[in-house]
Amino acid sequence: MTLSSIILLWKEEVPIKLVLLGDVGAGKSSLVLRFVKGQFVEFQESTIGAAFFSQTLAVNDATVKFEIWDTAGQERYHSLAPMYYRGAAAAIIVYDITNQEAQAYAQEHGLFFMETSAKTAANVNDVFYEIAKRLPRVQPVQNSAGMVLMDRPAERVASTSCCS
Ligand SMILES: Nc1nc2c(ncn2[C@@H]2O[C@H](COP(=O)(O)OP(=O)(O)OP(=O)(O)O)[C@@H](O)[C@H]2O)c(=O)[nH]1
Repeated sequence: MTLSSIILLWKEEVPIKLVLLGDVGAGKSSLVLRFVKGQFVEFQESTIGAAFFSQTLAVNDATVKFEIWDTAGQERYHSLAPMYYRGAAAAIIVYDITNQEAQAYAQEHGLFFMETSAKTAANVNDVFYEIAKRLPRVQPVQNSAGMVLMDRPAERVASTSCCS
């Protein structure tokens, strides 16, 4: 066995906690199932409590590991939501596309907006990719020329005076 055959390239996975929030039946589970398993079902069961999924994605030079919490939209589970969005790097607010006001709301609040379809898979991978790209930990390393040291103003040498 040659040395080169036993050298393994090890790349660190960047974990990203992401939460899906939105009304009951908005399509949260369908979006994540399309992303993670490539599946879509017409009659998706309503989520009870929350469900966890993970999926990796290559972004820039990094491998991002999404740790996804799919929350339940039913009113009775609303009090649980903070448990899932606490410490999350990003949240996807899922809404029914027939709700025309959502894009204007996103623009008004400076939020990233993208239309997706779990049914046709349109923009599903893209939305996760775009989120990962925007996170500081996944930004490409800047080609910096090094650290610039600022000159400090010369400290005045204390003069000793004596003997008036
Ligand atoms: N046409 C179409 N239907 C969708 C899409 N996404 C979800 N649906 C349908 O909408 C219904 C509800 O979707 P879910 O993914 O269960 O919604 P949810 O937000 O997870 O619902 P809760 O778990 O109850 O909060 C399902 O029957 C899906 O088939 C989509 O992109 N296009």
